[in-house]
Amino acid sequence: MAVLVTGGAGYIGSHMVLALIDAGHDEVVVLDDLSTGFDWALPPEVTLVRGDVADQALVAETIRRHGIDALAHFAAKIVVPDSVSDPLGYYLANTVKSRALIEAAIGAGVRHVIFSSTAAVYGEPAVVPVPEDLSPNPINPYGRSKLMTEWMLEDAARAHGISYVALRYFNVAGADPRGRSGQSTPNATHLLKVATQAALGKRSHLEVFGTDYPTPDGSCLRDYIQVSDLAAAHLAALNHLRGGGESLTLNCGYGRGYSVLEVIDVVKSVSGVDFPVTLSPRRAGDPSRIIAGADRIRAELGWVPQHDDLRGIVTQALAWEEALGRRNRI
Ligand SMILES: NC(=O)c1ccc[n+]([C@@H]2O[C@H](COP(=O)([O-])OP(=O)(O)OC[C@H]3O[C@@H](n4cnc5c(N)ncnc54)[C@H](O)[C@@H]3O)[C@@H](O)[C@H]2O)c1
Ligand SMILES: O=c1ccn([C@@H]2O[C@H](COP(=O)(O)OP(=O)(O)O[C@H]3O[C@H](CO)[C@@H](O)[C@H](O)[C@H]3O)[C@@H](O)[C@H]2O)c(=O)[nH]1
Repeated sequence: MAVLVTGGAGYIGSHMVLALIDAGHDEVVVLDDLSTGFDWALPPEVTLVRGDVADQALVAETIRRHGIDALAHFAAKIVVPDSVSDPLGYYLANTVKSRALIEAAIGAGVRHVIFSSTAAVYGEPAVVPVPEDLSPNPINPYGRSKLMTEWMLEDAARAHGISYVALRYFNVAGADPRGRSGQSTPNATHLLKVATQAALGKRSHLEVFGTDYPTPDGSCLRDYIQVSDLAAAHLAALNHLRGGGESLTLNCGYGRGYSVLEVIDVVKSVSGVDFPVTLSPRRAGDPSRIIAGADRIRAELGWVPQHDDLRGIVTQALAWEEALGRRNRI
């Protein structure tokens, strides 16, 4: 039995690939168009098929050739403010292409799907930490594009007798503790990436988008989950599905929020660099606070996080950013 990882050359997908290899899965196939991913992020034993997830002939051929029973679907466009300026591009990438992929995968015999969903499906939740059974109410096209794919998957699974786990990631951060992968996207917009780059002098400063939110210090609250912990959740989901477990929708977070200003303080403290910070207006599409209700995934999958420590996450992110610089990569 083999696993197909779409978007496996990207930030989170490459950590899933490492987790599969570390756990002894000997056949891992990645489907990636390398639009934001990197072939060098993959270990040599992994098969990379370069192409688009919506290429149904390629998907079917890949699944049949490698005897794939399980699909982990990471490939997507992921930047919330970009989804506000380019909604149709996001619906195409995250909804329309996912539909094509799911259809081809089921047709070619895939039995299990793990889907990269997002906390953005909750929008601006009335309660935090937010439980999975709160009605989703996304406030940006990115969250809507992902919610539609959750719904497609749910309906298709029921109709075609497959099982799935939709994992709603909160804010993913950090790097492989062994230094094999990390967030490598050039011009990345994620807070921790920008902050580590500012600390290392790769950016002149960091802008705080909004200090007038209804939060304790006025900046947005997010729940930062370490990327290898997240990959481990996927492995647990895979075992659950292959063991005959039912379809699930689960939050992936630690259940604790940090404000943008708190994150900046931790990066300054760990790096020892007091980089310049400017206060700017709110960014389009940002909810003020989003924190995971984190109990269900532990109960359903027995997932126990190993890296729930913001200083440790920042230390990993800084080490990866330095390594990228040494390799002249970014
Ligand atoms: N980074 C986060 O904080 C976060 C939070 C919630 C959910 N997610 C979800 O996790 C998933 C992975 O995100 P990431 O941060 O690793 O992003 P990423 O951009 O690093 O990875 C995406 C990968 O998918 C590939 N890809 C994109 N479109 C493709 C297509 N049409 N066909 C084939 N390959 C394609 C890219 O080349 C890249 O390797 C996404 O689905 C994203 O929505 C991320
Ligand atoms: O230079 C920066 C970058 C970010 N922020 C703020 O930091 C917070 C976090 O932003 P960012 O790191 O860009 O992540 P989100 O917009 O919260 O989105 C991430 O987290 C979501 C889940 O919560 C995922 O769905 C998305 O894919 C992923 O990009 C937000 O308040 C931003 O306004 C800044 O103030 N300055």
